[in-house]
Amino acid sequence: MINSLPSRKHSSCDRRDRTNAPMIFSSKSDPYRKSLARLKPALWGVAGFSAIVNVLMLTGSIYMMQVYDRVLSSGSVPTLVGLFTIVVVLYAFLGLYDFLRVRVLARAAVHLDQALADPVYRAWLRSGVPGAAGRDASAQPLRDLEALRGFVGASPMAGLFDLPFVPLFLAVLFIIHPWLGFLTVAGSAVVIGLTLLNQAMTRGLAQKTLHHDAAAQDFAEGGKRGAEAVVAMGMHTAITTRWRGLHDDALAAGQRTSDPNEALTAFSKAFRMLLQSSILTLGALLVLRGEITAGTIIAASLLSGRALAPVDQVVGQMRGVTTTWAAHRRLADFFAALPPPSTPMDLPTPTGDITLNGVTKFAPGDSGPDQKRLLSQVSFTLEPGDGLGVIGNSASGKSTLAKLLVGVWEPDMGELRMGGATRDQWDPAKLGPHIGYMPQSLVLLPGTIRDNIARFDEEASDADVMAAARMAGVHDMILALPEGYKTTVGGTSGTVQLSGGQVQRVGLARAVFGKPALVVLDEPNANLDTTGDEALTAAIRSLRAGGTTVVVMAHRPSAIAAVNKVLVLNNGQQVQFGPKDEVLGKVLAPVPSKQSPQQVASVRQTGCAKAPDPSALPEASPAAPQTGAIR
Ligand SMILES: Nc1ncnc2c1ncn2[C@@H]1O[C@H](COP(=O)(O)OP(=O)(O)OP(=O)(O)O)[C@@H](O)[C@H]1O
Repeated sequence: MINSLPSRKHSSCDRRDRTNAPMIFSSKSDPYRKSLARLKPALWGVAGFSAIVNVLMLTGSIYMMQVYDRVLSSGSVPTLVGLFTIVVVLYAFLGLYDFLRVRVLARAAVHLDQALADPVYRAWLRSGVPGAAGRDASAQPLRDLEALRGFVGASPMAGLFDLPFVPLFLAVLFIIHPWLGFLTVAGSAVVIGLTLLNQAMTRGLAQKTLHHDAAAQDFAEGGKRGAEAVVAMGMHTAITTRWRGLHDDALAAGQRTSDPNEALTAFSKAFRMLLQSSILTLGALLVLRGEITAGTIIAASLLSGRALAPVDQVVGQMRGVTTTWAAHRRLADFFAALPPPSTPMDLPTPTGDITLNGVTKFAPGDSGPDQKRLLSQVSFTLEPGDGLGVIGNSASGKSTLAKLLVGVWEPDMGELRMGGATRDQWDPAKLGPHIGYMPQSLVLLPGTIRDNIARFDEEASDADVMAAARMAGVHDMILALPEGYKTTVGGTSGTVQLSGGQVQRVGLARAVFGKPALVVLDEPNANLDTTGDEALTAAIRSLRAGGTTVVVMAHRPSAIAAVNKVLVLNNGQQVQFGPKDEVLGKVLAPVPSKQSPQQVASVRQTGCAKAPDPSALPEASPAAPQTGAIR
């Protein structure tokens, strides 16, 4: 017990939601800014290489002028050979420095990813929690990091580094002849203007396309997840028709976006070719007027091409540039809003005493005065070793309570303490091993059965894994599998397809692994047979005997056979809480005419009941069952 810890007071009006309340900390210290700052030396290196590469790119033009004006007029082969030798050496260096800058950029992209991948992946994982605030937004950082890494490590980034050297080529053109400089500047202005026009015309359309794409993708994935029902009930045609509609909308939106884009791209491509020819024409005119030499025409054409190339490249990749910039802004905001790295006290191992005081949870994403309350003013206390059965009709808030108890959700009002401390006083990584959770929709992760039971802890001992499996009564079943504990399950790589009941029992083993202080089981026996039920009851008894607090959300009465307390929920409200006999007595007492004394006695002993007629239950028991349950 750590009751002596100073408690953080929350008034009942103190609505707090960790995921909704970004805490900004010094922008200079957030990991994103730090990682960008660490890239600076590499980027300076790339800028240096780019300077060398761009100067060396003058080679072709100068060589042309020399060949036309010096070699052709003198007819000197040794001069040609000498010049060519110099050109070979210069191009070799150009290739080397170009390779070096691309390589540095590729490494920088990988380092950026390595530095940021962990928090970004955690945010992505968290986006899988139902009702997580900003669920879609949370999935975004992973995509944004991919976009940023792809951009930094690819050629458009090198194009950006070439941009500052465009004036170098223009300056040389102006030196050769101002008209050539002006023509190239005017051409570049038209290319840039066309790009901006393209951007302005397609911005809104691009957003709509993304939206339609996401809807089609979402439906396609949902259909795949529900494939069994689709196949069994012959829903292929209806599902395909619905998907086809969404897909066609996405295609049409994509087409509307790309139409102006394609027209402008084609036009600007033709325009750039025209510009090259215009330079040659202007050059020829200037030669005829005796203002430049013939060799200069080719050199000027090469130079204007060189001046336009980075503009072309950046302009051609404008969508990528703007997308990456938006990704950068979102990542900067995401990391700035991360809670500062906390240094929680190294609290002693938590015990299973749980206190809820006025705990209220609103529907995630709801706001305003009509916020839906999933759970309202729930208060109770559990001692280590207590077993609590939570019963109530569908949608009464049982799973919501489970999520709050294990920390998947945070209460919006009231407080929840474990071992005397509120959850925010714990380091989540240290608290996690002391909590066992079996969610209602249980999914085993891709890996071996051992990995799943050991929660992917590579240092877990075989003895602990087997102890958990034995407690869940699943050890023999696992040994009977082709590769025993090493059998791979989950995902698409699993070699064995476990039955629903087997999955549930492996999930139970995972929940009890390491004998946590608190174990929360949400509908743990939904798929269990009698043997599984018995194993579950034995596991709950054994956990409680070892001081673990066990909370079981139950529809089927056998799940709460081994508990000593019962909480009845109805429509998010706490209806009853207390010793099992007392609560079940209150819920079941006023039915003498419909239920025999033997039935009531049986319920009190085992928690298992034949359903009383709901119509016979008192109004004070709104959670009364409709079928086959205890309430
Ligand atoms: N992610 C969510 N966002 C918004 N509302 C939710 C969310 N999850 C659950 N709810 C709502 O919360 C209420 C309680 O749901 P909950 O799953 O806690 O009930 P339950 O008692 O466990 O039901 P069941 O016995 O059918 O599993 C329901 O009205 C449900 O629609």
